[in-house]
Amino acid sequence: MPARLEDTFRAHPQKCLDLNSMQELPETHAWTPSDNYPSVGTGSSHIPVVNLNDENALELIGHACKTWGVFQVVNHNIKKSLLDEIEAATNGLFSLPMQQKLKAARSPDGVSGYGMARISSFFPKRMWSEGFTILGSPLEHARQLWPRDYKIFCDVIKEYEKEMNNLAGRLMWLMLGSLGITKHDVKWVGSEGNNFEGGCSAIQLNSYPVCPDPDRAMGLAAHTDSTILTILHQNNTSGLQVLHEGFGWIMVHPLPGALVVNVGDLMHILSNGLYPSVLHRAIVNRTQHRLSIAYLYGPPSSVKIAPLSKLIDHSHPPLYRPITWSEYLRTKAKYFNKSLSTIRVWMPIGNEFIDANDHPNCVQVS
Ligand SMILES: O=C(O)CCC(=O)C(=O)O
Ligand SMILES: [Fe+2]
Repeated sequence: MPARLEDTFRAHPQKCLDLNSMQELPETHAWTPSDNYPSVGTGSSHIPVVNLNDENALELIGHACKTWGVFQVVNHNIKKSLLDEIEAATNGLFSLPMQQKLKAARSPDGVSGYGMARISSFFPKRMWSEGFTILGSPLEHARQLWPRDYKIFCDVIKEYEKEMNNLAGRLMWLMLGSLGITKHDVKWVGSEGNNFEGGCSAIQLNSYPVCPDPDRAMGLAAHTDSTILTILHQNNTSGLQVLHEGFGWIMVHPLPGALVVNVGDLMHILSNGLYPSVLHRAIVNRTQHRLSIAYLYGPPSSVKIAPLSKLIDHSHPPLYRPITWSEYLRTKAKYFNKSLSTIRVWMPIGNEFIDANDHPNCVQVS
């Protein structure tokens, strides 16, 4: 039996401070440059914006994925009313009293529910954020949060999930299509060709309360997503930053109606390293409460993900070994931002490739 995704994440102790009422930054939440990996200055440059109705959308997406690993999409066909509703539902959830939110706390061995960022255990300091993860039905937790009105939340989540699943499938094929990959080249897609049969996804709601000392705080520390791709809706408050080579951290400012799309680790593997899984983080501010809703899109958890054979030839050997999503999540829970290097097979050095086991930057897994 394939491992359930629930079994593959690590849980963290629920020691939730109520950040919404803090007048000062506690030492537990005060980051120094050395805690903040990688700590480089901010630069200014513009993240590509792709209009999905543009006849050149495929090429534009390919270029954005290759050079940035992230872009914003407009004309994506997700109704503004649905984006408003999910934002209102998210705001409603995080505005509940802490005691109420803790009724839906993520259990020690679970994934779903309320709690601090799951990546917290990899960092010495706490993050200035709260999260709520939805994997599967949110019904049980919603009932604990709103004993009478839980259905409103569940209905919005259901609709959002449906719409995001369609959009994510479409974006995945555009990303793969821009590499010359067609539905016939990918063995594990469903019979309908558009989405997977039994594909997995999760929704991550994030809240970043106003912060008394934002320069020393970190909303969500630098990480890559373990997904094929992630679609992010942010409220009208800036905070998401991506690391762009040669520029440093670049802010992905919210654009009205636009959604942020980023390449995840699994797309990086499928593309045989052509599309970078972008390192990103969220910073906080002194005056505006920031919310974000991430749709985390992945394949069926037991399918082997490997560099696509069409992208492999004598001069382009497979950079990664095949791995299922479940297995990758377990690797991520152990090695975090070094996970990709643990499954490296070949390492490009100039125009040559060397066995990854012989390279000092690769984590050796025995
Ligand atoms: O809040 C953001 O902008 C980033 C959220 C994020 O990276 C995540 O949930 O994985
Ligand atoms: Fe992320």
